[in-house]
Amino acid sequence: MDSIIFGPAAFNSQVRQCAGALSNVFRRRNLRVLAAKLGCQPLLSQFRHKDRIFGLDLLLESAGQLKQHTYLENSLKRSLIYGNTWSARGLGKDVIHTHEPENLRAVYCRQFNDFVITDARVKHFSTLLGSSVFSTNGAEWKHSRAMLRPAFAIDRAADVDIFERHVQKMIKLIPADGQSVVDLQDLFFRFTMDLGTDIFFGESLNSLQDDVRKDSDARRFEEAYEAAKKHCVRNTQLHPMYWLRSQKGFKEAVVTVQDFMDRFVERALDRRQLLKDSEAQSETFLDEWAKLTSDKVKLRSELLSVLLAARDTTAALLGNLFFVLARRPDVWEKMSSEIQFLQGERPTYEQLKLLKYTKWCMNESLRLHPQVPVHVRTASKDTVLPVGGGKDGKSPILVPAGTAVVMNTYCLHRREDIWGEDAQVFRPERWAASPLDWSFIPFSGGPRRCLGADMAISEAVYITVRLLQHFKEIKAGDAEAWQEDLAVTCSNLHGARVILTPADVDASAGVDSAPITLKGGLECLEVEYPETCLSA
Ligand code: HEM
Repeated sequence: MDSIIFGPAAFNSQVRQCAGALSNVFRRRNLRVLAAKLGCQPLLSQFRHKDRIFGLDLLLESAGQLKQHTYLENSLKRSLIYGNTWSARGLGKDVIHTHEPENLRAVYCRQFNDFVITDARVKHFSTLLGSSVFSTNGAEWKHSRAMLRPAFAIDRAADVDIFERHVQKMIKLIPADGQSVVDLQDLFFRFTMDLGTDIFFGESLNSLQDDVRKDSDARRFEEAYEAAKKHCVRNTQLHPMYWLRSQKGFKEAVVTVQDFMDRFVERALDRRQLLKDSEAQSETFLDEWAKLTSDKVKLRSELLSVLLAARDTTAALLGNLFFVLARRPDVWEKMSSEIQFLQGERPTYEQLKLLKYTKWCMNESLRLHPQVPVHVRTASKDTVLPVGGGKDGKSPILVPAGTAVVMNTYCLHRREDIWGEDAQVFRPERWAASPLDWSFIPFSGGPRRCLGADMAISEAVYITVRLLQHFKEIKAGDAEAWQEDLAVTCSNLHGARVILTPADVDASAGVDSAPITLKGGLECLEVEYPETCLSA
């Protein structure tokens, strides 16, 4: 017994404990010095925990809200109690919650190098995506971004032909009797999958044509992709306790997805030499990337990442917009009126940019229902955030290395002090005056800002125009309120169940269809989103 207390092992352990305690004392002292030097004040607004050490109460509460699809709604309520920046405990560590534009700007842009995406995201998304733009930090991420970017810079005017091909397939699936209910959100998810696969690797999955792809590999890929994605999301949300949930089928799903993608990568590599010899224009994103590397795993990883980033987000944007349109005939009418000059013809890429009111509607949808409503970053070194400290919350706050910063775009986009008393209302006209700054960040900002923002808006505007041209009226197909479904992206749990009346069918309960002239006419307004402050 004595030897256990006084032997060499016990001595070593006591030395280690003393060294640990001493280093903690030094660390706290250094942090105090840094805080004083940078004018930091304490973050006074703190979540009222029952479990003040581990913060399990808040974690369990949040997990319950995620399950009940009320997490965002409750985060808004919390923001009314705790303000725009507050702290909480999460598994024994401090977590900062903020929806202050200045703090978001610091994390995304001004102090970009002080923050990284979380270990949970890196670990769980890498299982499916490998090392890619979406699942890495630092030099690896920089390399991915540099490789992907040129493909996004190519003139995409010809994409409207591909948009049109898939829009036509989608319209065929919409009942034309002016009575049946159709879930447009489901069709938008299929549309963006077909369009994305067509544009990124040159072969559509044809998910809008079930008859064509019965028992096909494409269908097996899609099922495996959905299953694998779900595992990634749930594991990230539960991290580090993810092992509590069953991982059954995850590995098999990943193998199916990756095998399917490898075929396209191999084809692109075969085409590479042909494209080089003929100096022909690359047809797909993958062709463009294959010019830069022949690493098959890298190409597959980036391809999967872009598909993941592009597909659900754009589909959810469209689903949310049409959910609102079905309840707002006034907005539908104004949009219809704006596109009259096209006289039913399909718009060109340039004409899409003329649609000011339609773009305001996109913005308003992105504001109220952002597809990525919560972002988390971890401080990679001791740093500060510019606001949140002191009694008035206006002083900088200290953010020690390892602290998680939870940034809530949903709360930011609904702040009444920024958007006015009608912040919760869908009112496109507010965009005539609203500033495009760090108060509106549906595509994030800084060096990691969305690479596909322009493409997403063009695609969404195009399909909206074509639906407005084909249907003269839209009505809600159910009485549900919008409710969050938070996965990789946030969409409406109840979908967009609507009834559409074709332009050539007489609607029994029509709305007043007198054209409404927009104040200011149709002038070109290129809607821009907060740009990077560092070159990306
Ligand atoms: C409405 C549609 C879309 C929304 C709301 C959206 C939003 C976002 C957001 C918020 C991020 C940052 C995520 C983070 O920092 O963790 C992001 C990243 C990204 N998005 Fe999008 N996105 C959309 C469509 C697209 C499309 C169509 C593409 C591709 C064609 C795309 C490609 C990407 C890529 C590659 C990244 C990773 C950028 C990086 O980490 O450097 N997105 N997107």
